[in-house]
Parts: sequence; structure tokens; C-alpha cells
Amino acid sequence: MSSNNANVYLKKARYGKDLVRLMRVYKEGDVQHCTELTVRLLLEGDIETSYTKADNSVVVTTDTCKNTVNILAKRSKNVDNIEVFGQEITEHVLKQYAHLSGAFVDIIKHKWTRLIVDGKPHNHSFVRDGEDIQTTSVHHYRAGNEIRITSGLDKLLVLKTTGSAFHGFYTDEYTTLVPVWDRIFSTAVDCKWTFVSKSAATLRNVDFKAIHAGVKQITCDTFAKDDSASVQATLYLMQQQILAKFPAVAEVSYALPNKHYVGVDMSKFNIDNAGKNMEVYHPQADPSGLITATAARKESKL
Ligand SMILES: O=c1[nH]c(=O)c2[nH]c(=O)[nH]c2[nH]1
Repeated sequence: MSSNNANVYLKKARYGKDLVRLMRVYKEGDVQHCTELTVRLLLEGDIETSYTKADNSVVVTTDTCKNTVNILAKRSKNVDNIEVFGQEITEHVLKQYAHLSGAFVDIIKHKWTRLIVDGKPHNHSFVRDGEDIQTTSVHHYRAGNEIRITSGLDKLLVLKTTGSAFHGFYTDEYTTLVPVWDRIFSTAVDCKWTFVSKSAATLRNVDFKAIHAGVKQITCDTFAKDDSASVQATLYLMQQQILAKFPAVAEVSYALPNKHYVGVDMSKFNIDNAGKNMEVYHPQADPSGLITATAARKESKL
């Protein structure tokens, strides 16, 4: 079927393979290491005619995208360093296919932590000790060789039973929320931080793993230690510390759901479960607050 509507043009197009799942094992004598990833590889470039003229000659197939991810995983020493592995994929794509102008890789790293057995790290056994994931997006444009890397940690579920208050908020005839000086604070941390550079070499040299570990540490330490006045204030405190500690990070964003726990009303039973005596809570499935913000420096330091 063909259609020729002069009023319509192809504004933007990107395609590739999603949900490419792989497990890479590195074997070092008796000790083995493993990394499990879910990868998306999308391509952009002179591909318009495949949409507008059914011209498949310009299509590097999505099947080839999957093969590329698997073959580069086999060749790479860096699969565990997902920001570097992502750059290896985008660089390969732009070198291999002259008609493509951009390559976009999203990687999720699933958690496998080495098991401790008889008090020692086991050579080849691992445990999923949490559903939190590590992520990266590598956006690589041929023009100017511009690379944007966004790293992230997501689904990091944390809770504190005190050290959190919320009062002094705006009130009007729609307000029913009661101010509190002590409450449970729980969130599933979604944090993303961005590096921008025109130099692939500079970006190869960033210690992505150390920054990831540092962001996680700052997030958890601040969550635990801050006498929180609100999710907003605690979130900004985390951002300030990350930007102060890691000059390579240009900006950092958080999306923090406020997972509400409400005290169960036991007044009908003449039981005091309110205020200082609140000990039984109902975890609310929904709705949740959602507090987001991006903090940035005025210029990237890379
Ligand atoms: O830390 C909070 N920030 C809010 O914006 C908010 N809104 C709300 O109902 N509870 C809370 N808690």
C-alpha cells in the first residue's frame, strides 16, 4: 500500500532491537564472574526511505542489532562496566554503517551478588539480593562525535521508621492532611546522572563504577541520616552532595515516590495507636506522592 499525502512528512525515526537479554561469564581459572544485562539498541540515520518508500536496502535489520550486541559482549572485556560497553556498541555501529548518524543504547544491569559460603566469597555462585537495578543510556551522534551518557540506579527500596516530618505546608479549604513531626518515610529511589563530552577518550576514562557506588552511598547515607523536613528537601541534599563529590557529573535527577504508611485507627477499640503511640501502620499501595527534581551545574566540567 502506498500513500502520498503532501502534508505529511517523516519527522523523526529510530528503530532497533529491544529486550536483548544476555548473561556474560568471565572465567579466571577457578573464579568466575557474571553480568546479566537487558539491552536496547536503536539506530538513526538515512533510513527515511524504508518508511516512506518501502526501501529495505537501508535497513540494518533489528536481528543484526541483536547479533551485534551478543558478538560485542563476547569480544568485550567491559560488559560489567555498562557505560563503557554501551560506548563500545555505539562506536561499532557508527564505524560499521556509514549511512547511520546516531546509535542509542539503553542497558539494564540485573543484580547478581557473589554468595558468601562458609564465610568466604564463593568462586561461582551468586544471589539476587535486591531488585534494584543499574542502568545506562548512551546517546552517540556521529556529528561532532557527541556522546551523552546517563547512568542510573532504579528500584532501590528504602524505608526509615522515624527521622522524617512534614508540617508547615500550604493549607486551604481543600487540605485535609494533618501535619506530623514523626512519620515513616519510604521510597523506591530512581536516580539518574549525566555526563556530556565531545571526547570519547575522556568518557572512556570516567570511573563509572566508582561514581555509581558513590551515588548509591550518598543516597542511602543521606536518606538515613537526614532529619527530613520533606522528601523535596532530602532529595536536594542528595543532589548537592553528588554534584560536589563528582565533578564529571553534569546533572543529577531523582524521582522519589513517597510510599505512604498510615497509622491504623484503633480508637474504636479504645487502643491508642496515634501520635507517639503509633506502632501499627497500613502500607498504602496507592496513591503515592511523586517528588522529582533535576539539579545541574551551569557548565559540564568534562
Ligand atoms: O515530603 C512530603 N512532600 C510533599 O509534597 C507531601 N505532600 C503530602 O501529602 N505529603 C508530603 N510529604
